Amino acid sequence: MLALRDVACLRGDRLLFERLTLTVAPGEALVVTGPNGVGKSSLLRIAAGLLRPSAGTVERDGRVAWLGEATALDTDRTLGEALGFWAKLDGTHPEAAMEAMGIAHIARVPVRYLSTGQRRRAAIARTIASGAALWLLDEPANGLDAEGVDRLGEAIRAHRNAGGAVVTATHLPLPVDDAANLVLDGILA
Ligand SMILES: Nc1ncnc2c1ncn2[C@@H]1O[C@H](COP(=O)(O)OP(=O)(O)OP(=O)(O)O)[C@@H](O)[C@H]1O
Repeated sequence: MLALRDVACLRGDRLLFERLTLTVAPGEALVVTGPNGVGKSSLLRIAAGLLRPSAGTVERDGRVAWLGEATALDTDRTLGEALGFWAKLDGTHPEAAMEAMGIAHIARVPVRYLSTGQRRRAAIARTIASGAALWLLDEPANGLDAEGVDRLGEAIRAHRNAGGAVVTATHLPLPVDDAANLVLDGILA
Protein backbone atom coordinates (compact mmCIF):
# COMPACT_ATOMS: atom_id res chain seq x y z
CA MET A 1 0.00 0.00 0.00
CA LEU A 2 2.99 2.26 0.71
CA ALA A 3 6.61 1.67 -0.24
CA LEU A 4 9.51 4.05 0.35
CA ARG A 5 12.86 3.08 -1.10
CA ASP A 6 16.16 4.78 -0.24
CA VAL A 7 14.35 7.97 0.61
CA ALA A 8 16.24 11.05 1.77
CA CYS A 9 14.76 14.26 3.14
CA LEU A 10 16.56 17.57 2.97
CA ARG A 11 14.82 20.58 4.51
CA GLY A 12 16.58 23.87 4.10
CA ASP A 13 20.23 22.80 4.18
CA ARG A 14 19.62 20.08 6.78
CA LEU A 15 19.58 16.40 5.88
CA LEU A 16 16.92 14.93 8.17
CA PHE A 17 17.27 11.32 7.06
CA GLU A 18 18.54 9.29 4.14
CA ARG A 19 18.47 5.71 2.81
CA LEU A 20 15.10 5.15 4.46
CA THR A 21 13.33 2.07 3.10
CA LEU A 22 10.02 0.82 4.43
CA THR A 23 6.80 -0.82 3.30
CA VAL A 24 3.34 -0.76 4.83
CA ALA A 25 0.97 -3.47 3.61
CA PRO A 26 -2.83 -3.67 3.96
CA GLY A 27 -3.75 -4.32 7.61
CA GLU A 28 -0.44 -2.99 8.91
CA ALA A 29 0.40 -0.03 11.11
CA LEU A 30 3.67 1.87 11.41
CA VAL A 31 4.27 4.11 14.43
CA VAL A 32 6.95 6.76 13.92
CA THR A 33 8.57 8.31 16.99
CA GLY A 34 11.54 10.54 17.70
CA PRO A 35 12.41 13.94 19.17
CA ASN A 36 10.98 17.29 18.05
CA GLY A 37 12.29 18.41 14.69
CA VAL A 38 13.81 15.05 13.72
CA GLY A 39 11.61 14.74 10.62
CA LYS A 40 8.49 12.71 11.51
CA SER A 41 6.04 15.14 9.90
CA SER A 42 8.34 15.49 6.92
CA LEU A 43 8.33 11.71 6.50
CA LEU A 44 4.53 11.62 6.59
CA ARG A 45 4.38 14.46 4.07
CA ILE A 46 6.68 12.53 1.76
CA ALA A 47 4.48 9.44 2.19
CA ALA A 48 1.41 11.55 1.34
CA GLY A 49 3.02 13.05 -1.75
CA LEU A 50 2.88 16.54 -0.19
CA LEU A 51 6.67 16.82 -0.09
CA ARG A 52 9.15 15.53 -2.65
CA PRO A 53 11.95 13.38 -1.29
CA SER A 54 15.40 14.67 -2.18
CA ALA A 55 16.33 11.10 -3.16
CA GLY A 56 14.58 7.76 -3.48
CA THR A 57 11.13 6.65 -4.57
CA VAL A 58 7.65 6.57 -3.04
CA GLU A 59 4.88 4.25 -4.23
CA ARG A 60 1.30 4.33 -3.02
CA ASP A 61 -1.81 2.31 -3.93
CA GLY A 62 -5.21 3.80 -3.40
CA ARG A 63 -6.39 6.95 -1.75
CA VAL A 64 -4.70 8.63 1.19
CA ALA A 65 -6.26 10.44 4.14
CA TRP A 66 -4.05 13.03 5.83
CA LEU A 67 -4.63 14.10 9.42
CA GLY A 68 -2.46 17.02 10.44
CA GLU A 69 -2.66 19.82 12.95
CA ALA A 70 -5.52 21.70 11.28
CA THR A 71 -9.10 20.45 11.52
CA ALA A 72 -9.95 21.68 7.99
CA LEU A 73 -13.66 21.93 8.75
CA ASP A 74 -15.76 24.97 7.91
CA THR A 75 -16.14 26.80 11.25
CA ASP A 76 -19.44 28.44 10.18
CA ARG A 77 -21.19 25.13 9.56
CA THR A 78 -22.49 22.70 12.13
CA LEU A 79 -20.26 19.72 12.79
CA GLY A 80 -22.68 17.44 10.94
CA GLU A 81 -22.79 19.74 7.92
CA ALA A 82 -19.03 20.24 7.86
CA LEU A 83 -18.31 16.52 7.99
CA GLY A 84 -21.15 15.86 5.55
CA PHE A 85 -19.57 18.26 3.06
CA TRP A 86 -16.34 16.23 2.92
CA ALA A 87 -18.12 12.89 3.07
CA LYS A 88 -20.23 13.88 0.06
CA LEU A 89 -17.08 14.69 -1.91
CA ASP A 90 -15.67 11.31 -0.89
CA GLY A 91 -18.94 9.54 -1.73
CA THR A 92 -19.46 8.39 1.86
CA HIS A 93 -21.55 9.27 4.94
CA PRO A 94 -20.24 10.73 8.21
CA GLU A 95 -22.76 9.30 10.70
CA ALA A 96 -20.95 6.08 11.61
CA ALA A 97 -17.64 7.95 11.93
CA MET A 98 -19.24 10.50 14.26
CA GLU A 99 -20.63 7.64 16.37
CA ALA A 100 -17.22 5.97 16.40
CA MET A 101 -15.59 9.13 17.77
CA GLY A 102 -18.40 9.87 20.26
CA ILE A 103 -19.44 13.18 18.68
CA ALA A 104 -22.82 12.30 17.14
CA HIS A 105 -24.60 14.16 19.95
CA ILE A 106 -22.94 17.47 18.98
CA ALA A 107 -23.71 17.19 15.25
CA ARG A 108 -25.80 20.39 15.36
CA VAL A 109 -23.16 22.50 17.14
CA PRO A 110 -21.24 24.96 14.93
CA VAL A 111 -17.63 23.90 14.44
CA ARG A 112 -16.43 27.24 15.86
CA TYR A 113 -17.89 26.34 19.28
CA LEU A 114 -16.15 22.98 19.54
CA SER A 115 -13.45 22.38 22.14
CA THR A 116 -9.91 21.38 21.20
CA GLY A 117 -10.58 17.70 21.86
CA GLN A 118 -13.93 17.79 20.05
CA ARG A 119 -12.23 19.31 17.00
CA ARG A 120 -9.61 16.59 17.11
CA ARG A 121 -12.32 13.92 17.33
CA ALA A 122 -14.02 15.60 14.37
CA ALA A 123 -10.81 15.51 12.33
CA ILE A 124 -10.44 11.80 13.09
CA ALA A 125 -14.09 11.25 12.13
CA ARG A 126 -13.35 12.97 8.84
CA THR A 127 -10.46 10.56 8.31
CA ILE A 128 -12.67 7.57 9.13
CA ALA A 129 -15.42 8.79 6.77
CA SER A 130 -12.94 9.49 3.95
CA GLY A 131 -12.96 5.90 2.76
CA ALA A 132 -9.22 6.19 2.04
CA ALA A 133 -7.20 3.01 2.37
CA LEU A 134 -4.06 4.63 3.78
CA TRP A 135 -4.31 6.88 6.81
CA LEU A 136 -1.38 9.19 7.54
CA LEU A 137 -1.88 10.56 11.05
CA ASP A 138 0.40 13.28 12.37
CA GLU A 139 0.08 13.44 16.17
CA PRO A 140 -3.54 12.20 16.10
CA ALA A 141 -3.88 11.98 19.90
CA ASN A 142 -3.05 15.66 20.54
CA GLY A 143 -5.82 17.17 22.64
CA LEU A 144 -7.70 13.90 23.14
CA ASP A 145 -8.77 12.68 26.58
CA ALA A 146 -8.25 9.01 27.54
CA GLU A 147 -11.63 7.99 26.14
CA GLY A 148 -10.82 9.75 22.88
CA VAL A 149 -7.50 7.93 22.65
CA ASP A 150 -9.34 4.62 23.16
CA ARG A 151 -11.76 5.52 20.38
CA LEU A 152 -8.85 6.45 18.11
CA GLY A 153 -7.26 3.07 18.86
CA GLU A 154 -10.54 1.30 18.07
CA ALA A 155 -10.91 3.24 14.80
CA ILE A 156 -7.38 2.24 13.76
CA ARG A 157 -8.09 -1.40 14.65
CA ALA A 158 -11.32 -1.41 12.62
CA HIS A 159 -9.61 0.26 9.67
CA ARG A 160 -6.82 -2.34 9.66
CA ASN A 161 -9.30 -5.19 10.02
CA ALA A 162 -11.05 -3.85 6.92
CA GLY A 163 -7.77 -4.01 4.99
CA GLY A 164 -6.63 -0.44 5.53
CA ALA A 165 -3.20 0.70 6.66
CA VAL A 166 -1.99 3.41 9.02
CA VAL A 167 1.20 5.38 9.45
CA THR A 168 1.25 7.64 12.48
CA ALA A 169 3.76 9.98 14.06
CA THR A 170 3.20 10.38 17.76
CA HIS A 171 4.74 11.57 21.00
CA LEU A 172 1.88 10.06 23.00
CA PRO A 173 1.43 6.31 23.49
CA LEU A 174 -1.28 4.96 21.20
CA PRO A 175 -3.24 1.73 21.70
CA VAL A 176 -2.17 0.18 18.40
CA ASP A 177 -1.56 -3.59 18.45
CA ASP A 178 1.18 -5.29 16.48
CA ALA A 179 2.54 -2.08 15.00
CA ALA A 180 5.92 -1.77 13.38
CA ASN A 181 7.98 0.95 15.04
CA LEU A 182 10.29 3.40 13.36
CA VAL A 183 12.41 5.56 15.62
CA LEU A 184 13.88 8.57 13.87
CA ASP A 185 16.78 9.67 16.00
CA GLY A 186 18.78 11.81 13.65
CA ILE A 187 21.60 9.24 13.55
CA LEU A 188 20.55 8.29 10.04
CA ALA A 189 21.34 11.80 8.87
N1 LIG B 1 9.50 24.30 4.87
C1 LIG B 1 10.60 24.05 5.56
N2 LIG B 1 11.81 24.50 5.17
C2 LIG B 1 12.92 24.23 5.87
N3 LIG B 1 12.94 23.49 6.96
C3 LIG B 1 11.77 23.01 7.40
C4 LIG B 1 10.55 23.25 6.74
N4 LIG B 1 9.56 22.63 7.42
C5 LIG B 1 10.14 22.01 8.45
N5 LIG B 1 11.47 22.24 8.45
C6 LIG B 1 12.45 21.72 9.40
O1 LIG B 1 12.54 20.34 9.24
C7 LIG B 1 12.83 19.73 10.50
C8 LIG B 1 11.88 18.58 10.72
O2 LIG B 1 10.57 19.06 10.89
P1 LIG B 1 9.37 18.05 11.14
O3 LIG B 1 8.14 18.88 11.29
O4 LIG B 1 9.39 17.01 10.09
O5 LIG B 1 9.80 17.39 12.53
P2 LIG B 1 9.00 16.45 13.52
O6 LIG B 1 9.88 15.27 13.83
O7 LIG B 1 7.64 16.15 13.00
O8 LIG B 1 8.91 17.37 14.80
P3 LIG B 1 7.84 17.50 16.00
O9 LIG B 1 8.05 16.34 16.93
O10 LIG B 1 8.23 18.80 16.65
O11 LIG B 1 6.47 17.55 15.38
C9 LIG B 1 12.75 20.84 11.54
O12 LIG B 1 14.06 21.22 11.87
C10 LIG B 1 12.02 21.94 10.84
O13 LIG B 1 12.45 23.21 11.28
